[in-house]
Amino acid sequence: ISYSGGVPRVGSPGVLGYIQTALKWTIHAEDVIKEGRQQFFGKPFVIPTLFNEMIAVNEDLQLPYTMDEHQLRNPYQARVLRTDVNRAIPSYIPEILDESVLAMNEAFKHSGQEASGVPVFDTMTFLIARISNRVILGKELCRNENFLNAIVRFAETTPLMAPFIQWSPLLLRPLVYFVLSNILGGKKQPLTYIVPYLKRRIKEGQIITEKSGLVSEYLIQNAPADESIEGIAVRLLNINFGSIHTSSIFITQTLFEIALLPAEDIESMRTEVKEALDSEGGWTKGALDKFHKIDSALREIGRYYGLMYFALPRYTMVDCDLGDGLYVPLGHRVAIDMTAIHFDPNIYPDPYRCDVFRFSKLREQNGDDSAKYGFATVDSSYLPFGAGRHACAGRFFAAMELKIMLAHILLEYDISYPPCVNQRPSNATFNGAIIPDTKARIIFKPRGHQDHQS
Ligand code: HEM
Repeated sequence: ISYSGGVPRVGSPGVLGYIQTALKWTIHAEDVIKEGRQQFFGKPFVIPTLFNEMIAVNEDLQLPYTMDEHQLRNPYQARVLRTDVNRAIPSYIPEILDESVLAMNEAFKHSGQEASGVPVFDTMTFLIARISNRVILGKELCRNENFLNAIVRFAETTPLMAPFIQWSPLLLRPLVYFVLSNILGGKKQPLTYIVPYLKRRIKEGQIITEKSGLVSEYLIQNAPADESIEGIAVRLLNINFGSIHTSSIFITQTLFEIALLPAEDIESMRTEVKEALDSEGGWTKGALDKFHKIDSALREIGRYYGLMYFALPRYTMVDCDLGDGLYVPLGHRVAIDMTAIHFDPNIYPDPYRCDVFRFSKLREQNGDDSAKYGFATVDSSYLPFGAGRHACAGRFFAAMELKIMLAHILLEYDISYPPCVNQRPSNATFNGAIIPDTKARIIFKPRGHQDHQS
């Protein structure tokens, strides 16, 4: 069972073996990867799949249908995130904090009194959609519940529709998208909010926004001359798609871990936040940079749980000679076994322990205050944000937002699992993706004081 180029396939031979391993991959990806590692001793191997992997590469998402064709030719939204938006991050901090305070007040209003708590994943998904859009599209849309429902539904259903479109003959694909999006919800609904909003904002070539420097404003300013308002709106959908589930999975997994920490560890995180805010005079970029423990927790969640069991799906653009008699022919998909790196004891001692303070302790031990151990730092041993030229364009934005949300939660709420729960909720896996328990609940009990809010 080897493919062109001689790269062997994991699992039993034959068609039945293929189907059996592909099914196993769909629900127990980790086992298939372990089997491959044992069978081939660290050499490359092929994983059979029923669907294509669900990571946000253009083809897997069937972008021409689920979003639109034109942004494939010039994906300038990624460039805008890497330049203007990254530079504007310090200016987003007050808005992200303000929206976090308001949105969490509403979301956790009754959580303290109810022994059952709130469903973490769904709550975090809506919070992320609202809080991010405060600086992507502005206050008006981020507080519009119908818009938030539409954008979350879009983010949820796009990866579900894509495989069905991909399996259909080329001619039928528009029809398949039309039918599925009418049932599940596609781009149409969120666009009915974004397009009129942008039209109102762009008057005679001038952009009028409630606050200068919104992500949408940078997208308008940087648009090529022939870009339509609808085109810009779809790029904003793309940015929302890229940010909503990634960030909500990360914050959910982090809360699952933090809720298990002993009281003194929680207190040490709070103290660090308070000291950073005091020494930096409030919620500034400088203060956020000093939240080493929260930052460490996020980085450890990325190492331990990540989003996928593998990283960096890429297509070979030329035949690649692997130097040992194997080669990967042009046009084949390759991916790096991320878990083999993230659980390598030579890189991460005691790798099977999820230690939320792993990286803050390293900072302390090595007296190194640089970004080396920072959540958003990408290197060859840390791959949750991908790597190289296409590494996540929004990771500094995500780090800023998640740190503010977690610091606010720590300062203002006591978090705990409902009394009947005595262990961390387990993850589900689907097609190589790692998904936190979507039903798990946590109680957010207000701590009853409001310091550090200005
Ligand atoms: C914890 C949160 C996030 C995680 C774990 C994450 C993860 C990733 C990964 C794995 C990639 C593919 C990288 C590669 O192929 O090398 C990616 C790409 C991308 N992400 Fe994120 N992401 C997050 C948040 C965000 C946010 C908040 C935004 C937007 C504001 C965003 C926008 C993008 C864009 C535009 C790309 C495509 C970059 C390109 O192709 O050049 N992401 N992200």
